[in-house]
Amino acid sequence: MAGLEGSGLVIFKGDLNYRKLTGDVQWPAGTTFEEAMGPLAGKLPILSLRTNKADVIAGLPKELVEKMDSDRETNGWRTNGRWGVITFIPKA
Ligand SMILES: O=P(O)(O)OC[C@@]1(O)O[C@H](CO)[C@@H](O)[C@@H]1O
Repeated sequence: MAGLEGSGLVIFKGDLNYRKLTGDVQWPAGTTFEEAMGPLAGKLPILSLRTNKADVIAGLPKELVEKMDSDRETNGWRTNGRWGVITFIPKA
């Protein structure tokens, strides 16, 4: 993080970086991105661009995650690379 403190925007690209940002944990549906990030949340303005390739997901409404997990049409949405998430966490 050294050297990034004054940044206007820090962009994280990719599934692996998303997993690093969120601890690579299978969070309960409805977990906020800030909760998943832990102490880094609010320290920098962060934009995360990610194509979903792993089970970990955070920052989406609980109802949406549960619907995506259970609907046949979205089967595999967490891992099949056909869905993505864009997340912005401002500096506090
Ligand atoms: O975001 P991208 O470029 O599609 O995926 C980045 C990546 O490092 O994340 C995955 C591991 O989580 C790898 O399969 C893949 O190479």
